[in-house]
Amino acid sequence: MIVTITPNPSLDRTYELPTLTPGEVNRAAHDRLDPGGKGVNVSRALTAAGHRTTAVLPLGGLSGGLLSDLLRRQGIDVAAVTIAGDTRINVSIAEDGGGLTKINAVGPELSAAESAALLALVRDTQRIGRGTGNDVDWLACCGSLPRGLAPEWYAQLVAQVHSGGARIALDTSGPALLAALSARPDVVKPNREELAEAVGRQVTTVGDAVDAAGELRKRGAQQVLASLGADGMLLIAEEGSWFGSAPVAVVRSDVGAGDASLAGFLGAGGTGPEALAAALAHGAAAVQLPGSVMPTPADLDPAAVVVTADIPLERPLRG
Ligand SMILES: O=P(O)(O)OC[C@@]1(O)O[C@H](CO)[C@@H](O)[C@@H]1O
Repeated sequence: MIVTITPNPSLDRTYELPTLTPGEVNRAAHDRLDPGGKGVNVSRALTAAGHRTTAVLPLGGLSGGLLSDLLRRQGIDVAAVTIAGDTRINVSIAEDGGGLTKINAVGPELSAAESAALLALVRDTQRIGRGTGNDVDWLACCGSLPRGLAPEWYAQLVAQVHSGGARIALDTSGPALLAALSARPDVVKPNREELAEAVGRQVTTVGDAVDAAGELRKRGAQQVLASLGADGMLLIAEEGSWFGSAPVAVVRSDVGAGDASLAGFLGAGGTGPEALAAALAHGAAAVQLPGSVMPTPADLDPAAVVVTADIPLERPLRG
């Protein structure tokens, strides 16, 4: 089974409207509330695809209670540390035609005891599964670190999870990503901006992304699954390198699309071109759904996915 950990989860409130007019009262045509946070979304997508998963997370306040209820209603197994602070609420404003404005709250500050309790809960979840048919194959740790957790927190987690015998997928950015690389995560999943930030130079072509991913591998990442938005995804690993794309006619909301991709990748084994194709199919399906709704197998169109080892290095990236 696949365990996810989201140290800074959220309730995601989405407002859909034709056009956002800043500085005025805008009235939404539709609104929705989804459980959020990157690891939470990975668990939602895995559950939608019929995989066993547990979402480990800190929860606090009324918002934390609501997040827990929403997850249980969606049939997601939750293992939570109760914290003193309030779980954050993030807001997305989705305009017709694909424009998206997102405001992510900073979230609660975790105490040293709460931070240690979270690491202990991951260890227990991994230990309890062992030998019961629920062995943890992968642990996906995703999203920003809340205040109170040092940038090295993910590095500590990678070492702990490896010593318990599971593989680890890491989707984070900035100092937390850089600090975790030397602990040799099995896969990291940066987007184009995160790749550029990590290597300290611009990424304007597919070839630039390949070079940046190669640098992350040199610094310790075993595989790099890089999402390049509408241009596709790259998988750079010891066994080989592949590029893939999955064209989408109309983007409705790309919130959580990267999380859906990671779920597709891990659900398909977490290595090789078939897993990359599954990641692309999940990401393409997710952007066509409202808010951060995660795709079910019926939403996927695997025939639209193209994966090749012949990487178009010179191709410029859009946007
Ligand atoms: O602030 P972070 O942790 O970087 O990102 C949080 C978040 O934007 O990521 C998910 C989409 O990937 C949303 O559910 C959530 O609101």
